Amino acid sequence: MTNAPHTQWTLGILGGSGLYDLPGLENPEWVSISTPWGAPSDDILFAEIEGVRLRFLPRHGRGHALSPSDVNYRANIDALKRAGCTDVLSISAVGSLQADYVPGDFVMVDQMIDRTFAREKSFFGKGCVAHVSVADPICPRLSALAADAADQAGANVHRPTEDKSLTYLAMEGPQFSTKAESHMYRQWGCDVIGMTNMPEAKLAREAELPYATMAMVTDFDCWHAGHGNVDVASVIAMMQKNSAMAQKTVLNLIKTLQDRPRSACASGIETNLDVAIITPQEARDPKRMAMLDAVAKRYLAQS
Ligand SMILES: CSC[C@H]1O[C@H](OP(=O)(O)O)[C@H](O)[C@@H]1O
Ligand SMILES: Nc1ncnc2[nH]cnc12
Repeated sequence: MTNAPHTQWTLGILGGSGLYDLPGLENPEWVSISTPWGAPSDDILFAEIEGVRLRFLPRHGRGHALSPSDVNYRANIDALKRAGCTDVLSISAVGSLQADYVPGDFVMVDQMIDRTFAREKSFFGKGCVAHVSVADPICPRLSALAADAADQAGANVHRPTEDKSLTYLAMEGPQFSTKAESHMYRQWGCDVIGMTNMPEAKLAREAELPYATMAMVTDFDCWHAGHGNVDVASVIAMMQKNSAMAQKTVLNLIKTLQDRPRSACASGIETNLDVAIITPQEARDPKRMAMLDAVAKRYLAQS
């Protein structure tokens, strides 16, 4: 039975800059969860909406005290897994790298480039080595459902197509980009830029959690001659303007989930460790394996 898919949705939400709470939920309770990887960014808000379970974690903490490099991404993903999440949606502020995506728009990215360099990027390592595929880092099902929910909320939503991926460039920060960098990312074909969704998406894949990003455009970074360079005040002002839309999107998404029993993700995300772990059982370090008790729970239960 360990490979049976979850038949009930428990939606995890990682709230980014400007999104530190979700009002209007049933039975809300902030719950502290500890992990073998250290402390997550904050307690997790457990709640329900019409029977669908929701788990909300503000990525930078409620007081936004954690910079993108200080967020403990491993602890956050592990804690969401321990909280029973079946799927994780990131709601993030991003700069637009293309004229077509303007502040206020929602961009459902399907590709990512990871330029971060000062973060722990894997649950695996000495004592248990794994190489998961992140060829397609985003769960297409969750992304499509979130896009529809955002549409219904009245947002201007951009979706990837067969011919055109939408790419999120993850930079280390905390400083914003130079103009030369911003122009280079545009030449690379990137669509939006942020500082947090990598290694988050990679870690979600290792934890066998379908993950999607709803990127909310707040600025034009610093490449656009007709717009000023990004600053925190403009990002937060735009997120505040859009937070009602984000909240409505979450409510719509929950209502959609309520109407459809959950089945396994067609992309195989939920069983991807079966083809990723290379260290044979006899060579595994018991200490490392104990730390993987939540992340690799399904895998370990069958081996
Ligand atoms: C406050 S501007 C830069 C900040 O905003 C984005 O955060 P998040 O992805 O958590 O919404 C960006 O990645 C930076 O962390
Ligand atoms: N221009 C930008 N660069 C990096 N992260 C961002 N978050 C919001 N806008 C951003």
